Amino acid sequence: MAEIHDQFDTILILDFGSQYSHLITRRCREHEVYAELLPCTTQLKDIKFKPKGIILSGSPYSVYDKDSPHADPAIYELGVPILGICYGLQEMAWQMKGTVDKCDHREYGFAQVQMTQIGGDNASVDALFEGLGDEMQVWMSHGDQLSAPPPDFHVIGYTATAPYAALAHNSKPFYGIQFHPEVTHSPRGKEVIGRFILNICGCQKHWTMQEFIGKEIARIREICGPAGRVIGAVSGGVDSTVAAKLMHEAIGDRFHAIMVDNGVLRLNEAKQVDEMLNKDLGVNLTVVDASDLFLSRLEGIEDPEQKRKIIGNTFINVFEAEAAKIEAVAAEEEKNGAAAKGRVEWLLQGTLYPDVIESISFKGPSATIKTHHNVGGLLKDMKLKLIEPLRELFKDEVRLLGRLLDIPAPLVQRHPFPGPGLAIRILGPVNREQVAILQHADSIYIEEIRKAGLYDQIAQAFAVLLPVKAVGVMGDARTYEQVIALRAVQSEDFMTADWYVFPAEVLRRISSRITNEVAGINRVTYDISSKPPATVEWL
Ligand SMILES: Nc1ncnc2c1ncn2[C@@H]1O[C@H](COP(=O)(O)OP(=O)(O)OP(=O)(O)O)[C@@H](O)[C@H]1O
Ligand SMILES: O=c1[nH]c(=O)c2[nH+]cn([C@@H]3O[C@H](COP(=O)(O)O)[C@@H](O)[C@H]3O)c2[nH]1
Ligand SMILES: NC(=O)CC[C@H](N)C(=O)O
Ligand SMILES: [Mg+2]
Repeated sequence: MAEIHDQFDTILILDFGSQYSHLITRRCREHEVYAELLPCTTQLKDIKFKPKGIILSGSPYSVYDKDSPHADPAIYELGVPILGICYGLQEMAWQMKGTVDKCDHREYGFAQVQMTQIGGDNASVDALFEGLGDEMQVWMSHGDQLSAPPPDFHVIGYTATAPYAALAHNSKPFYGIQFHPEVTHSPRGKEVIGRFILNICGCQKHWTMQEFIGKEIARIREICGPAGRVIGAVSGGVDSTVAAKLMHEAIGDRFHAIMVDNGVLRLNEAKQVDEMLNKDLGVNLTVVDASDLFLSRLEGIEDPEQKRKIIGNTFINVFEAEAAKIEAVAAEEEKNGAAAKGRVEWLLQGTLYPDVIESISFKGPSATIKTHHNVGGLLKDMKLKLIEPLRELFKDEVRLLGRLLDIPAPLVQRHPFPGPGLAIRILGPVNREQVAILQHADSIYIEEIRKAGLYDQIAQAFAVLLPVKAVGVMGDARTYEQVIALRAVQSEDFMTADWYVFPAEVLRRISSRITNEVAGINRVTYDISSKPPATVEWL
């Protein structure tokens, strides 16, 4: 079966635990070259593909510490170019008998690299820096540096305090740089990465979503065979919608989408998703109204983790029951011989690349802050095999894919919405009345954000219903009602986030509409917490 590595030239990035490792992957892909991140402990013999080049990432460790991570020395025998970045440079130097020490002048922040002219009369800079001039502003973050380069390497760049800021091997395509080309603070860093992967490794610029669609559809068809059926949970969010549309393009009605109305969706959401998927996108979708079941199980529950677990488990129950129904119909059809479509063998999951990166981190799983629920991921003992067409993609690649698949722009740009829905935005017990209040306030908030033309500048915005009451005055009478908190954040990847600064008049309009139009609310507040220390959702 065609694997992604047979179809696209691949750059292998070995992750030594830097905060920026995923950015190296991103930058390669921005050059339309497929790049994959694997833990630094990966042994070459366990990798089934041959990369066109290898990049060693930075790391919080020091190479000379006794428990620091090291690359499989076999990489230097593979015959492909290697670029070490920061710790990656130190690692390459250390493995090849150079010396690395703690330095007197730690560098955190901007630095100027001088690129050295090499080659005597026909002086020119190294291929890694070709066309970038003889000086470059870069961003550094290191406390160690090379005190002696390994034999057979020469200097191609230095700074005021780091004489070995960039090295190249005399005869092999091995390079190391002390600075971080992957961060935007190194303005020409992306070009440096381009020189390495395009000119030095010779990668073809094939990684475009246009190419990906065709190849992925062919791959899905091959996996499913002529009759296999696939089911998948869709929420109307970006990821599951794009995955569903791709499945539909590949196998048509043999893909069955299931949306669960859990009673804690946004205003009119189930209806809108139904129309969009069934009518506009032609995807075979069943909406299951399980709101009574969910709300009855949530009755009286205030604890956030308990809410999340109840919803996650109930999702599984509902989803499995629906899958069994589809399976029974398929079996019946098969028995009758009429248009036998085959058994339901596969489960679609909208896993994205950041989820994959998180799960393969060599540092082990990070602390559980919240139990994020993801329907497919919880179906452990279903006999279904997983199909994950978005597994290699970052969110903005998914959005681009969505646009190419003709999914309407407002949907593709939609803010994420968590699986446990409004249940984790109602801070007290969840019931139909509380859901209705929050749905109404949230829809006004989002409507006004759209009207003000701000929706696409904000990564995520939503309203939260607080379980406290405050005193107010309306029409000269005393009120004693609940409080709505508004949240809007800007974020790259939701690991960190900052609160969004609204123009005052937009907040004023939103506040006045919510208190006027939503019965039960007499006060609106705006959340000015960043993540960390807060999280994006309140529960
Ligand atoms: N109400 C729902 N009905 C069916 N499946 C759901 C529902 N809510 C969530 N899911 C499933 O859980 C998965 C994870 O949800 P998640 O919010 O991360 O992704 P998404 O909804 O597809 O996209 P986005 O992150 O843009 O909201 C979804 O892809 C979908 O498979
Ligand atoms: O599918 C999901 N299931 C969940 O259980 C869940 N909890 C939080 N989120 C979303 O994750 C991002 C980060 O949120 P937090 O800072 O609150 O963890 C934000 O985008 C949140 O909306 C979830 N998404
Ligand atoms: N960013 C890095 O890779 C740092 C490498 C090493 N920990 C140092 O301090 O020099
Ligand atoms: Mg969602």
